[in-house]
Amino acid sequence: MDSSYLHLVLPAAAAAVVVAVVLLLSLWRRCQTTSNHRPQANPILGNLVAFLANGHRFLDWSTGLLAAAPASTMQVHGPLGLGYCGVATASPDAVEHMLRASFHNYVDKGDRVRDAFADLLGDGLFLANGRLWRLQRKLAASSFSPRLLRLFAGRVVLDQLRRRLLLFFDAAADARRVFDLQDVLKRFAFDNICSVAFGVDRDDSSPSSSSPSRLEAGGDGRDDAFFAAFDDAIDISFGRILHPTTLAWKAMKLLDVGSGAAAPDSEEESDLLSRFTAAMMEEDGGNELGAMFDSPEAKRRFLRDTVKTFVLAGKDTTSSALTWLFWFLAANPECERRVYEEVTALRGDTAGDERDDGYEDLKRMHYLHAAITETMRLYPPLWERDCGEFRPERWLDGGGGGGRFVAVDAARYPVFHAGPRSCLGKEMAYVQMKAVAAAVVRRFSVEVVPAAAANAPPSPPPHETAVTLRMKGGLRVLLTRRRGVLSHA
Ligand code: HEM
Repeated sequence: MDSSYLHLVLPAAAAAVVVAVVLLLSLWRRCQTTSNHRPQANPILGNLVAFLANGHRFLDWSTGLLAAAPASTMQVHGPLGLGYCGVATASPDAVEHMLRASFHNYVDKGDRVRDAFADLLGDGLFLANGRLWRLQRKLAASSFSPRLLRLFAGRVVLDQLRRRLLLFFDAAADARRVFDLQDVLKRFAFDNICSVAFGVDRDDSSPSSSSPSRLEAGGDGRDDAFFAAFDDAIDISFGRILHPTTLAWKAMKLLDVGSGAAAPDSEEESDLLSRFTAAMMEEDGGNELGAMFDSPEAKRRFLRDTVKTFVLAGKDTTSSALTWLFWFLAANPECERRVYEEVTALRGDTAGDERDDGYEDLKRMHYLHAAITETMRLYPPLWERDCGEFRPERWLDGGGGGGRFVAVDAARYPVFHAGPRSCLGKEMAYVQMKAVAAAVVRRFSVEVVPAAAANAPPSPPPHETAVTLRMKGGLRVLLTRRRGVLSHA
């Protein structure tokens, strides 16, 4: 190498070494002096290495870290400060502070979440901040009144149970056919949300749609295409949040690959959305919210965001929770027996039609309410004594036999979030989950047929690291009609 070149390179290399050492030292000092707990944080790579090693078991891993952290709270860092930098907590005091007491400081969805989900959810309720959020929240809240909840229970859930879900379950039981319960429940929940949020009865939307087989993959190509597109879009958006740095997925977005790929659109999606859009444009054009969008195209885009927001809210949330519930009931026959006794005490033990006033019965099902609540406590796990155990009785007053359900403060059970930004659909979700669980348990015993021996009860099956905690690979079940129960058809 010629000496003039060395003359240039050596000082530059020395300067680079000095800069690197100073950077290292300052990062190291930051790590040492911070008063917050940082799990296994490397001064340069942050939590990246541990995250990559544990990404496949994210929930268990993060739960273990939080359990070990002082005050159940820790800082999380991406590499070189480029990636995620935030606080994770399982402390009710911290949750209370962030979601209620000092809500105004935390109400806005941060850039990291907004950037990741903007392609999919745009200006919809989940991502909106400030006045746009307040106006939407107010408008949407009016759809969740107690009167509409009662209508939802009777006209939507019980009606669609009778016309679709129970017919499908009957046919599967008669044929002794194993099917994926999670997938069927997802399709049922989607039909429910289309009825309640968009006024669309999917039975009327295509000639094949009233067949019970539509509730299974391959039953209706339009549904399959829509779910594939929507689920891809969610996974891509969520994948962006998990990226150690936003730079990485933004670069991938430029190249249209991996989590950077554009969220896909499908014709089926636009059919559904355009109907809702057209209706909304006629009715809502002049109100305060409408005035925030200055062109017909902007209004149309916003209404599409709204529909996608509600599909996201309704499709996988309740179906994932119900899937875990059925797994827990199969793994805990005594709990299943108690649900069965409670439901049949209220509705009799032979399968007649679900009654139209079923809403009142659902409210009286305290043990079932506790079992669903306990399922969602464990996935994700929230702190309690014996927190790893499935014990619905912990939610009942008197600790067990025949007690009433007693809710705890949302800061201790933030499954539906807490404070002004809490879930609008909580009551609706319980109505739907209880109606489905009661109808199924009353008629059928549910046997889990694990794809792998390792997933047979009592070992919990693996879950996906996704927006909602879906069971990985679904839940294969075989239904057997209970003695004395007639076919629903
Ligand atoms: C098991 C079922 C469900 C669970 C566990 C659940 C949980 C949650 C959580 C944790 C949030 C806060 C999200 C965030 O801000 O980051 C939320 C928000 C929301 N949920 Fe749910 N949800 C469920 C079902 C539903 C259903 C069925 C609907 C509607 C039909 C719904 C509508 C909403 C809406 C509109 C928001 C946004 C509230 C806002 O930002 O002001 N949810 N939900």
